[in-house]
Amino acid sequence: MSRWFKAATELVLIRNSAELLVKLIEVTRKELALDSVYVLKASQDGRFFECCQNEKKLTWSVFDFNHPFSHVIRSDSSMTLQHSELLYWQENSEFNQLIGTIDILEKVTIIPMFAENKQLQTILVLHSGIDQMDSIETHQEFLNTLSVCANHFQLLHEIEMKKCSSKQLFQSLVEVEEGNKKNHMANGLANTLIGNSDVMKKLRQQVVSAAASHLSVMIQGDTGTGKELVSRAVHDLSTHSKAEFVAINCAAIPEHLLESELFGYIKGAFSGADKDKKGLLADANGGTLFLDEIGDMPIALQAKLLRVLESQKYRPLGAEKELSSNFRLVVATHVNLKEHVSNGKFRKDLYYRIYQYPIILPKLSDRIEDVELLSRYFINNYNTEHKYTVRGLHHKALDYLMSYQFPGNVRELKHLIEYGCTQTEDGEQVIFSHIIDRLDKNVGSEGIAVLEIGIGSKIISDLKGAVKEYETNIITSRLREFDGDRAKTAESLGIPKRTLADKCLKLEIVIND
Ligand SMILES: Nc1ncnc2c1ncn2[C@@H]1O[C@H](COP(=O)(O)OP(=O)(O)OP(=O)(O)O)[C@@H](O)[C@H]1O
Repeated sequence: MSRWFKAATELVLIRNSAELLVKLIEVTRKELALDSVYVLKASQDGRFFECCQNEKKLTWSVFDFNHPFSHVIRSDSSMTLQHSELLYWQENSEFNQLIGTIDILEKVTIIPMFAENKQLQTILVLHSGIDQMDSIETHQEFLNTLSVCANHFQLLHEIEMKKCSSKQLFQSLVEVEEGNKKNHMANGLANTLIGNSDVMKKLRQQVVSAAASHLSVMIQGDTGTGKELVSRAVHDLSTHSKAEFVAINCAAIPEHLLESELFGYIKGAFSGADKDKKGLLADANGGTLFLDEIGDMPIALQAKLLRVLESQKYRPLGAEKELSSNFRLVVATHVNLKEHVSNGKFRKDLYYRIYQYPIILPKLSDRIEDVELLSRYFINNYNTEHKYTVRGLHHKALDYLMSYQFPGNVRELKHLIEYGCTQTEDGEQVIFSHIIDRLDKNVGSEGIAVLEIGIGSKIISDLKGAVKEYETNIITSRLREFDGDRAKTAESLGIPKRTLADKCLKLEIVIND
């Protein structure tokens, strides 16, 4: 069997296009005793030829005629370059980098390797002394082997491209499915994390992606903006959801009790410890530990928490043996923890350990368009809980709420709506006068006037009606303040009892004495 025939047989047994080219380089170099052999491969889009044999990848555009390869491609035939031509083409820096320094007695031959279908996927570049390179272009056995190799490369390349596109297709399907799953989860969250504003939509996406990650989540937001609600959602959507969600408010527990609550203790650990007590770290094993108001955690305890987070190990008070707990940490704060770090109230190392997936909750005033949906949600909840049928919120009351500057507090809105529901007859709507009464209590008596006139005036289009409503509100609220005592109400408003009675009749105010 001839050497070249044997080489061709070996080449066609290879099942990977990259390995095939490596083998071709090796065989050619050995059989022709050449200094260097390079293979240039067409890029996927066919606009470039590239060679990865040097330290860095070298590329040549097929449309650029400042290198010899484009000429070879255009002419469909081999090209041999002698010393003077090589000097000329070395102006092309990539070509220069490929060939390196050249001697006067050296030659370079460039052979396009066409497959049978005339496709050109590879170019062979041979570089050596003129003696070795002599008559290479007419070496029939070698050229036959190249042709076999070009066909085989074409076949392998096509198979690989098909595999690659089915892999890409599969990958995109997986991505689409994951995206759909995430969207589906975020949409599901819309039933509990209420709001259709852009910030709320973004928030729900963040919750879904935070839940899918295994990072510690830090929720920042004003009080009553839904920090606990969000932390629960992170737990419910995470892989920890089958285990416990354990919440503790670090600000609500006295410093000396917080450690024993978290770590637990054994009988006799301190006076009053008359039996072993499991801590919350143990309860949270496999689940989620939610530390609300983490900024209020004493600094000594912060160091202990950090150790638990890093080693998953902790020691209950008075115990000799360490226990372990593997939980997902979610923390919340309404203060700027970074500032606490700067003024030494919070450990920097712990801060960076827990600041892995920050979620910032918007103030209600930044998503005022959500007030309607939230109000409807709270009324529905009230109806379900109290088996009542409040018919919703009167549009004037809603307008008022939307123009009233809430201090960023959903809880306040919830309580206000619930109060409004308690003041409403079954089957009726919550009206303005039901809720204004509650708002009045949050400001001083002079403030009432400022609030009602200042903010209410923005939405007044019927002055007579507004004055009537204004008067109704004042009288209703005052009557409630005095438990329906008309004499006291009239006196406090500086009007005769008879005038009050007339007004109540005219304004249809019914409050029982
Ligand atoms: N987007 C929301 N959709 C529905 N209800 C909400 C939303 N945000 C907050 N709430 C409700 O508002 C109340 C306060 O929420 P939550 O306790 O989660 O707030 P918080 O930020 O943790 O408050 P705090 O800082 O006082 O601990 C809860 O009754 C909660 O259900």
